[in-house]
Amino acid sequence: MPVSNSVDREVTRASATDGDAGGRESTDELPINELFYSLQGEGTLAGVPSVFVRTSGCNLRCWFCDSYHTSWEPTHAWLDLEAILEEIESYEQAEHVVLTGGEPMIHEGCVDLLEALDERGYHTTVETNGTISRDAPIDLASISPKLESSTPTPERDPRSEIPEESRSDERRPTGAANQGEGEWAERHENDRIDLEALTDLVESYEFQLKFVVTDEEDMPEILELLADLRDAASVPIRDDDVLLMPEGATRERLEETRARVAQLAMDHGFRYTPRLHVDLWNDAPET
Ligand SMILES: C[S@@+](CC[C@H](N)C(=O)[O-])C[C@H]1O[C@@H](n2cnc3c(N)ncnc32)[C@H](O)[C@@H]1O
Ligand SMILES: Nc1nc2[nH]cc(C(=O)O)c2c(=O)[nH]1
Ligand code: SF4
Ligand SMILES: [Mg+2]
Repeated sequence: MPVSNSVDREVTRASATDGDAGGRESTDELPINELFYSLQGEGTLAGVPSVFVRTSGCNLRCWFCDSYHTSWEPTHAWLDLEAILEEIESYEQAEHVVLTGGEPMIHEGCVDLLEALDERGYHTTVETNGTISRDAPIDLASISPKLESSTPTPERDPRSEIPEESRSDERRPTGAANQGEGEWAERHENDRIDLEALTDLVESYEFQLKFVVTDEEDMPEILELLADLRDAASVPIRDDDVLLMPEGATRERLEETRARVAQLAMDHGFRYTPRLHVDLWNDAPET
């Protein structure tokens, strides 16, 4: 269900600088960017048929975000719980639901949704940047803490993947000058790691730590964060709870990063995770 095609629902394009999804927050509605059936493409459950619920709005602004329309330019329809559940249940063969975004944990309403899914017997994965922890029935917390290399700077523009000649102002609407020119650098940099939230997540849920990696310059920060988290948490964090995922929203980009990242996983004794959906469907929406 691409919400941008729906005619009977209110579709909102929130301000590009909003940390949330546009200031209309109630717990029985969520801003939904897309809802679709696919194969889990990342992590320990890669290959498992799953319904994906993608909320809109994020408290961070990774320059490489592959879900631009939930972060830099949040777009969504407000759906109530009943409508979301009905849509999920229409995929009768699915036993797994992946709640993602944007950052799903910024929305209080995600707790009610996870409770309703739990009551219906679904396995739930939450894809989160690890800056917010909530008490909810989550079967797998798929935590992707953001490294310094995610921070948007004038040199790392979210649109850098788009060739200059085909960039349109369409993707950079009002307040456009606020995007990708480094204005988010400080806020993103300040907020991207919250050791308390990370500790709470790993202590409360089955988890995987899934780092987006480009090259070996990312490794010292990963090792340092792991040491801090191992000190802070009362549960073990094993090397095979740690996954390195190549940065790349397209097949072309993954071609550049995947072999290097696979080698880094072998060198450090961490897992490697593919991006199966990108291999299969490139950067198509609803995949
Ligand atoms: C769009 S995010 C949404 C969930 C949450 N905000 C987060 O970042 O974990 C979903 C997953 O895609 C990853 N991701 C986003 N852009 C990526 C890229 N260009 N290459 C590789 N992984 C990416 C994130 O790290 C996260 O694991
Ligand atoms: N197929 C598929 N698998 C995924 N795993 C995590 C995703 C995400 O965007 O959170 C994702 C996604 O967008 N598509
Ligand atoms: S935290 Fe997740 S949704 Fe937010 S900008 Fe980064 S990758 Fe995108
Ligand atoms: Mg994705």
